[in-house]
Amino acid sequence: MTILLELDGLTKAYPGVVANSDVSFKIRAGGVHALLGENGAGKSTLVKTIYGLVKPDRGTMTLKGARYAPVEPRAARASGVAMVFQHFSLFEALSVAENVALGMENPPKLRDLAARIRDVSEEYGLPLDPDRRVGDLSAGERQRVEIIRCLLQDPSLLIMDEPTSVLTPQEVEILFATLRKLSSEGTSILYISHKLEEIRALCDAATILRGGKVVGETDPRQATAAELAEQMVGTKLTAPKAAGGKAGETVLQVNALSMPPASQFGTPLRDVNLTVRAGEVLGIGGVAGNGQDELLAALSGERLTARGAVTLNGADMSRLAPTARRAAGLLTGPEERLGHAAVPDMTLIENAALTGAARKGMLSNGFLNWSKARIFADEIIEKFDVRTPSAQVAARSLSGGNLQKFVIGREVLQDPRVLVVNQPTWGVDALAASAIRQALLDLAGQGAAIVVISQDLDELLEISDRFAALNGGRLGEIVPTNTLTMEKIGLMLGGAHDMEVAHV
Ligand SMILES: Nc1ncnc2c1ncn2[C@@H]1O[C@H](COP(=O)(O)OP(=O)(O)OP(=O)(O)O)[C@@H](O)[C@H]1O
Repeated sequence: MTILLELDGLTKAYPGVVANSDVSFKIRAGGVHALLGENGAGKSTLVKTIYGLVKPDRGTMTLKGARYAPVEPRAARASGVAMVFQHFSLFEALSVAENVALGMENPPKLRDLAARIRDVSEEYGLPLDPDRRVGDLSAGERQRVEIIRCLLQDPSLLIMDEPTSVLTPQEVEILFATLRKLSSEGTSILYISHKLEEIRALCDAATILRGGKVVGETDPRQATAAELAEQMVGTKLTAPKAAGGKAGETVLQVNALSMPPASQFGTPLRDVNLTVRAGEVLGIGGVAGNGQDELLAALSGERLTARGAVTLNGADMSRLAPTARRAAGLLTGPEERLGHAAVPDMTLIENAALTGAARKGMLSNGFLNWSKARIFADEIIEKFDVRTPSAQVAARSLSGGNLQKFVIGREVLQDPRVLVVNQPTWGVDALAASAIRQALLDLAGQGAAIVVISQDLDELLEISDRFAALNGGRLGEIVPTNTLTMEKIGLMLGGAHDMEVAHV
């Protein structure tokens, strides 16, 4: 067995937390190696160390038999280490090809690069137009830019941090085919995911981290998902339970909502109609880029719509700005947690005030009461088990899953009448994901109307009372979740509106 990379005693501390503590393991050449652990276990810190973004306090790395200590990502890339991040590091105003060029030491002419991007994207089944502006791409498409950027470097180690959370099941299959192909060509993959079934299907080795330490090494193909999860978190998992209350009167109504796209490449909303009653969870599924962001923007007030298109308890919200909608009880949590849901350089206290000021009574005479903001931030941290040394830290210092818990907790704890969330458990570990789903169900149990937009079908089936698919900006038929079969969902996601499943 040839070893590509050996980690020996890697340790990294941040103020108040030891993110990696004496971490040692080996990655086989051509191996697909999983890195498992709950939110904040230290996975991202470890891969950032391997990619030259974090300098370890102690410990060494050996790559292809030689001492390896990259001082920056450029050095890591020069040694054949590439990484696809959980948060994309792309410039929105630039095209796909320009973004890829920026990551290269000696970029070829843009036209030649565009041709190479087309080739690689076709070879690996990751369709992408090199001339499109990144700002107009969906999350799934942005990830393809990152993956193709890596593949152009011909890496010997490809690190992937939560690569499938923005992908549809079909896209996941394509990605796995790509990764298997790379592995058979001798490329090693270091793979971080909270989706344990995927790990079992893809990976041939796994290292489990808890509290920054290695707590286990296992062959994931030989373990059940439940065993892996229990090793990660040290406790047993339970499925969320609905309170089982009856749905009440209609709270949120969307009437013939049509909206032109925000940009040339966005998705227009076309005649979207829906109602959500008190105590009910409506699940909206669909492939990224089919109008999810636009629907959220129309509901949050970031985009204004025609009069009467969005009503809350019969009152027209359509022309109200986000703050006024929040004050009325219509709350939203967008998909992109860094930059959209939270401001990266602001503290958690400031971020808590950002959307919580009105409903949590933090404002008086136009001034913000910071001690109330701090109390609210602390409440979110406590109730949603956000792992952080304090509320004073910048949002960007939180691990991805912990920030997600924070932004969802911030909305849930404002006692919304309507809560609309997009991808609520993106990057969240199994235990925390079930806690977030439970919190949404509890909120419904207290009489709120909930809309969950998600690409995670299992999630939608688990928590929604009714389900509809968004396709090309059109919302299909809304059906009770308990009448759904996978076959029917497949048709709905494909945009087969009001169609019966063909019986042959
Ligand atoms: N730049 C930083 N400054 C301060 N603390 C940090 C920083 N980066 C990470 N941490 C802390 O180190 C710990 C490990 O975080 P890390 O991001 O490595 O976890 P993770 O396993 O990747 O989590 P997730 O699954 O949520 O992405 C966390 O407690 C986190 O808050």
